[in-house]
Amino acid sequence: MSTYKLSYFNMRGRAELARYIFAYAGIQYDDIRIEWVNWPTIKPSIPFLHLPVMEVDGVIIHQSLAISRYLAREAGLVGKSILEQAQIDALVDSLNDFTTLIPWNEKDEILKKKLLDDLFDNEAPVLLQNLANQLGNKDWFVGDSVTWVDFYWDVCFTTFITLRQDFAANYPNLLALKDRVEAIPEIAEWIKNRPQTVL
Ligand SMILES: CCC(=O)N1CCc2c(cnn2-c2cccc(F)c2)C1
Repeated sequence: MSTYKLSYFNMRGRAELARYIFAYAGIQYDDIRIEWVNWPTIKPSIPFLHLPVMEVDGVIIHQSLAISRYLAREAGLVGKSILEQAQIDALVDSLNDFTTLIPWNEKDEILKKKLLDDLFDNEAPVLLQNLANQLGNKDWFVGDSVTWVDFYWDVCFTTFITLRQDFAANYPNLLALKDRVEAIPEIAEWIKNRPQTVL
């Protein structure tokens, strides 16, 4: 049995997708949450200087999507063919592209609001319409069972709705997918018990 340690800050952020997969698969892991005050001391020891990192049997994996893809493969959440894997990866990358446009670290609150308004007024509708088109009237984005991109949609929605209160309000199939993911017993249990953080 492998041993897993997941290190990130005390927030959902880029580690939450991995946490969903751990919960769904019932895999025990050490959910290490680094205090910001300790980060400067720890940072030099972290490969590529960014969190999250996952240690599996002593091997350190960096990059949140590489971590999540590894766990999704372990958990049987990567679809049933290499074509489905590519479809999943493309949707994950599109969601991730949007997260990288968010000015997470902007200190000027007026500028941050302007940037966020522009993002959610202009970029978000393009992303949402394309996601809604891909989902259509199916239960899951890819194939006939849940995959890790469905989890990522819920992870992203949970944070984006804190930034724009009506996020995805005009896309009932995407809202239904969020509810479907959060109704999975293992995911529901994690959401109920996880540390409550803003992001
Ligand atoms: C150290 C903090 C950091 O790198 N941030 C960038 C990414 C991020 C932050 C908060 N949520 N979040 C994120 C990521 C991916 C999906 C998503 F929905 C949300 C803050």
